[in-house]
This record gives sequence, structure tokens and C-alpha cells, in this order.
Amino acid sequence: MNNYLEFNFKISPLQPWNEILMAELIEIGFDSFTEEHDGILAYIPKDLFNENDLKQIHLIQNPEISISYTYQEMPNINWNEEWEKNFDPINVENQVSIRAEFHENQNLPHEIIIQPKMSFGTGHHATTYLMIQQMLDMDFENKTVLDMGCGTSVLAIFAKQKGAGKTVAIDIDEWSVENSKENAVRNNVELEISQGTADNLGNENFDIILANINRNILISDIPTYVSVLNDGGQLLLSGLCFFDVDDILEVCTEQKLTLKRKLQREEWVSLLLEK
Ligand SMILES: C[S@@+](CC[C@H](N)C(=O)[O-])C[C@H]1O[C@@H](n2cnc3c(N)ncnc32)[C@H](O)[C@@H]1O
Repeated sequence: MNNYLEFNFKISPLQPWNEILMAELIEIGFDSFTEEHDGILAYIPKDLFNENDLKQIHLIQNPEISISYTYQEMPNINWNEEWEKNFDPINVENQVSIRAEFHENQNLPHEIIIQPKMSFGTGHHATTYLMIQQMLDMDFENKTVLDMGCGTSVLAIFAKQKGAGKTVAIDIDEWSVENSKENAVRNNVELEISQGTADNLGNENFDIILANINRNILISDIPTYVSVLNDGGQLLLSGLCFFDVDDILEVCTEQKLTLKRKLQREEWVSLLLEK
């Protein structure tokens, strides 16, 4: 198992720069965060950390914002315990409850049980919330679905609950794959889960592709997603900040996708596109 580094960032002024810093950190490999009153704690697998990447983050170079950090190695963290401390049930539009087994049932029309371990996707984060919010109004009945960058597979599980047919969930990260398998069993849905990236696509097509990853991965992988999306199919994206939207839409326009709906929550955005 990979050891993690814990970074303690102090940020002033705090908002909205804490969320924007998180977006930039995700792009260089950070994968978990805890919000503090004066900054954030951010975690990255030790093997992925490169101090030059961190120094090149625009926000850290911005003289109008004060950002300082210290870091330490975190061997053998019990992530389940950490999550239990920090994970509250999520309510999306009074329709979907995302909770752990140890939380009480919220009695909403949809319920997703997640034990997140180290994988991203509890609905805490605005991007997961936005994806679920968009999905509430989409028709999944008998559709083939790809959840790319599935994390906990919260989105794939919700797609199945909304009647999806064959649903494939893929993540680059081994822990996410393991966790997705456990969550599929917990929620009593059948998913085809594997470790991989867009490079593994090509053998089958989908009616709906969900991809909540990050700006750079999306820009490079949208053409591959579109190549396996059926005509008339839908591509639902998030992991972007409002200032990434123009760059993403440029790629989407080149791929002849039409923007159907844009939702924003804090500085995060989700885009629903149609082929
Ligand atoms: C922002 S999380 C989204 C998780 C979940 N789908 C959700 O909406 O809550 C992004 C996920 O994408 C995965 N990921 C990052 N780069 C990837 C890539 N190139 N291909 C596939 N998955 C990737 C990460 O491991 C992480 O689990």
C-alpha cells in the first residue's frame, strides 16, 4: 500500500480560494481533502508527489492570496476511521440520500450506501452532487452506461437505480476499483468494474457516459469518450471549475457535441452534452 503525504495549507483569504486550490491540487494527483477553518488538509500518494508541480500552481504564485504549507508523511492511516469522522449523510434535492451503513436511513426516494475508504465520491464534493443532480432529470431506462473515473461508483450505482442496463465502471486507481466492487454488492446492483483509463475503451459503445474527473484528463479524453458514444447519446461531465468551461466546450464543439444543460455549485460546474 502506498503511503500518503498530508499537506496542511493555510489560505488567506479562505474563500473561494480553498475550493479553487483543491481543483488545482486534484490536477497534480491529490485525491482527498478535509476543510479547516483557515485552510485545507490535502492528501497525495507519496509516489505521485512532485514539488515542482506544486510550485507551478497559479494560485500559489498569486501575490494577492497568501498560501503557505507544511507536510508530513502519514504511514498506515486507517482511512475508514477518518471517513467515519468526516462523512455526514448527503441529501441531493430531497431525492437522493448518499450515506454510509452506520448512518440512519434518511427515507428519500433513492438511497446509495457508500463506504468510501480512500476513493473519491461521497457526494460531499460539489462535483459529485452536481452529477447526481443532473442525473435526476436524465432517462437511464435500459440505457448502456459508462462511469469513467468511477471512484466509489456512486454514479454507476445511481444509474442502475434509475433503470440503466449494462453499466461499466472504470477507474485508474486500484483502491477505487476494490471499493466500487464492495459498494456494488452493498447496493445490490450489477456493475462491470475494472481498472483502466480511456485507453482501454474501444470494444463497446454506450448510450450515456459519465465522467467526473478533471479539466486536463477530460480535455485529452473527450474525443475517445465521443468515439464510443452512440449517436444521440449523452456525455455528462464534471470536475471542472467555471474558468475551465470555455476550454472544455471548445473540445466538445470540435467533437460536434451540443450543450444541453450547465449547472454550477460554488465554483464547480457540470455540463450535459449530446452527440
Ligand atoms: C473527482 S473523482 C470522481 C469520483 C466519482 N465518479 C464521483 O463522481 O464522485 C475522479 C476519479 O477519477 C479517477 N481518475 C483520475 N484520472 C483518471 C483517468 N485518466 N481515467 C480514469 N479514471 C481516472 C480518480 O482515481 C478518481 O476516482
